[in-house]
Amino acid sequence: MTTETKAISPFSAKVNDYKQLIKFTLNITVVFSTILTYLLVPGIQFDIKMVSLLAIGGILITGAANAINQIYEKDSDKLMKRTANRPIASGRMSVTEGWFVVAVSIAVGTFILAYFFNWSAALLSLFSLFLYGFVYTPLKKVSAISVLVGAIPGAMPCLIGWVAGADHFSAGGWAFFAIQFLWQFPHFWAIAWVAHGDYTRAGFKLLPNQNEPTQNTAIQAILYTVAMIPFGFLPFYLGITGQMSMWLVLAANIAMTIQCVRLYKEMDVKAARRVMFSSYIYMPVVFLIFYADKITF
Ligand code: HEM
Ligand SMILES: CC(C)=CCC/C(C)=C/CC/C(C)=C/COP(=O)(O)OP(=O)(O)O
Repeated sequence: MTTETKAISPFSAKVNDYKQLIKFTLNITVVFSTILTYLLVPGIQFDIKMVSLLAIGGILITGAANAINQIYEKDSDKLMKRTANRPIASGRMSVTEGWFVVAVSIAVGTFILAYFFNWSAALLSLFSLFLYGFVYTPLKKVSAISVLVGAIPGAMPCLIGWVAGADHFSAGGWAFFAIQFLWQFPHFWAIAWVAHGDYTRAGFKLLPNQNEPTQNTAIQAILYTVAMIPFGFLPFYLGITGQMSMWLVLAANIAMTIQCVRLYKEMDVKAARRVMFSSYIYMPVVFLIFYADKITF
């Protein structure tokens, strides 16, 4: 029996490279949190034009941030199975083309956010891009503190969405920022646990405790998931949502905590993978619960 390799056209190959350059799936989830926090602002109604503009602006700026990250990490990305096939690391795309994409995306993305929303949202996005591309990215090789630094631009999309809708910084935006900020620690440590071999090979220092997955890593993950619990109550107490979402989000937080406790007890890759997948599901589900409650209560 012969193994057939499906031929793909140069156009599809290019589209695939661009999808990888902007880290498409991660990008969409990040922008999803921006759109949902925008829609959670009291008084904001779903308007397809505004939501599409926010999505395009968000995808462009987040894409630029991810492209900067891949330009800087082209040599270390080559060393990890997970990232070796990225377009710049593999040599399919030049660094010049990468920077060109970054420049155009920043220009168009900033224009969209500033013109159709406000300068606060646009400047916050540029600040997040700077923190992610030029501070977190080089820090990854220096110290595990990088995860704390990376969690700031990681949570900023919530504040950007809120400010885009409300035109000012207020408690609601900070509440969603806090939830997403805390969520990233179990999310990322689970990934770093699963891909520990890859990360060590590439010289990244991303796990606490001498960069080895230990019971202390699991304890810290438990502490962050427990800390998320009170923040899940805030949207109700701030009058953004009804009470139903508060209980449902509490259930989601307990489910995440249980997975982290299992990681502490079992201390293996299988348990880390469960935390990783729970984190993938948690974020969209929790935002949809808050939004569904806002439009029905
Ligand atoms: C300190 C912050 C963060 C770090 C260090 C981090 C790290 C990572 C890494 C390394 C992966 C790749 C896993 C793999 O290849 O199997 C990943 C995947 C993912 N992350 Fe994060 N992340 C962070 C924040 C976020 C944020 C803010 C979101 C969304 C709101 C997010 C959503 C996702 C999703 C959906 C995936 C799976 C899809 C994919 O692999 O592209 N992450 N994360
Ligand atoms: C608005 C704006 C620009 C916000 C920034 C949004 C953003 C890109 C969030 C992701 C946060 C993060 C630290 C991801 C991990 O990257 P990594 O470098 O550890 O992942 P990798 O190993 O797959 O490259």
